[in-house]
Amino acid sequence: MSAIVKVTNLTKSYGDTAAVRGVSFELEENKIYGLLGRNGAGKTTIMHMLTAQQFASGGDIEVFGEAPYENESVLRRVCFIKESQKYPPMFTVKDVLEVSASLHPNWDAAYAAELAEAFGLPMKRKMQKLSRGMLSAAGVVVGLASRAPLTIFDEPYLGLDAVARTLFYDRLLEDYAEHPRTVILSTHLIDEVSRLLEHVLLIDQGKLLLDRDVERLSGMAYSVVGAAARIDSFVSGKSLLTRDAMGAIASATVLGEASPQERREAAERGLEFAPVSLQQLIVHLTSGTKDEREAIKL
Ligand SMILES: Nc1ncnc2c1ncn2[C@@H]1O[C@H](COP(=O)(O)OP(=O)(O)OP(=O)(O)O)[C@@H](O)[C@H]1O
Repeated sequence: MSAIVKVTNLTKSYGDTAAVRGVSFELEENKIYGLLGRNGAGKTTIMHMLTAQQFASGGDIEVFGEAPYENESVLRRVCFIKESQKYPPMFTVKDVLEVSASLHPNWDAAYAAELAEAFGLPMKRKMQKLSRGMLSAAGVVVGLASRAPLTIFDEPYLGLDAVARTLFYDRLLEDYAEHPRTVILSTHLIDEVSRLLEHVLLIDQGKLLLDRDVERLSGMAYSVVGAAARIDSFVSGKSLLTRDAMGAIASATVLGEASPQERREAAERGLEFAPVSLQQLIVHLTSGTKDEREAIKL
């Protein structure tokens, strides 16, 4: 597998705000990435630098082996869909699709028309007159039909109803199977997209906290539920992410994988194991105080 994006020690400051702090990662060809993190973590800033819409304060970015800034041959292979996209006032949906066709060499006009129909987009309507969900749908159609080798969706779902979001996820998976490319999905709806993601990049306070294939995440943490006193003695000395109690029953989420012996011990105490979903894992890793988060050793 070859890397199509290499980011090394990337930093970005806005005045006193260090938005991105020494981030390094590589993106492989033909993989779906989740770029996750809390509000203000630095995700959009990273996507803007990858797509040459902002300069880095430090570090290096290579996209398809070259620096992306003012680099037409790189940027033609990139499609960046963001919620705040502005369109010229007179543009209709049809105009947007036509301009997008001219920007993206892999554009599939028949597929774009089919998607526009599926999302109920009125082709002749001005972008300014679209509802919020329709605007999001237009972005999704452009992102999918571009078939750009690097396609980036920054919170593409805002305004989309649950049916339209499911349509987006299904179409993305279907089309990706036939036309593999590298996709970055930045989203807060982690449970919804977890079936799509192959790899997770978790940004926390401007730093890269986690860079891991999804299949290697399932063993990262587990939850145990049972009598509070027994839970406390079971988790003593373990790396605890959270502990919650309701009356005499407590649940705890522990970082790491439970050994067979630990599982036996838990069973002897009447404790039950529960898997930790990707969303729960991300929430556990990025909630808590700054010191607590920095104390987590992955
Ligand atoms: N143009 C700007 N000027 C000053 N500060 C900025 C600017 N853009 C972003 N920031 C700050 O940089 C930090 C990272 O912001 P960024 O938009 O990258 O976060 P994010 O992870 O995309 O958040 P969200 O999930 O809320 O969209 C925040 O503290 C934000 O306030």
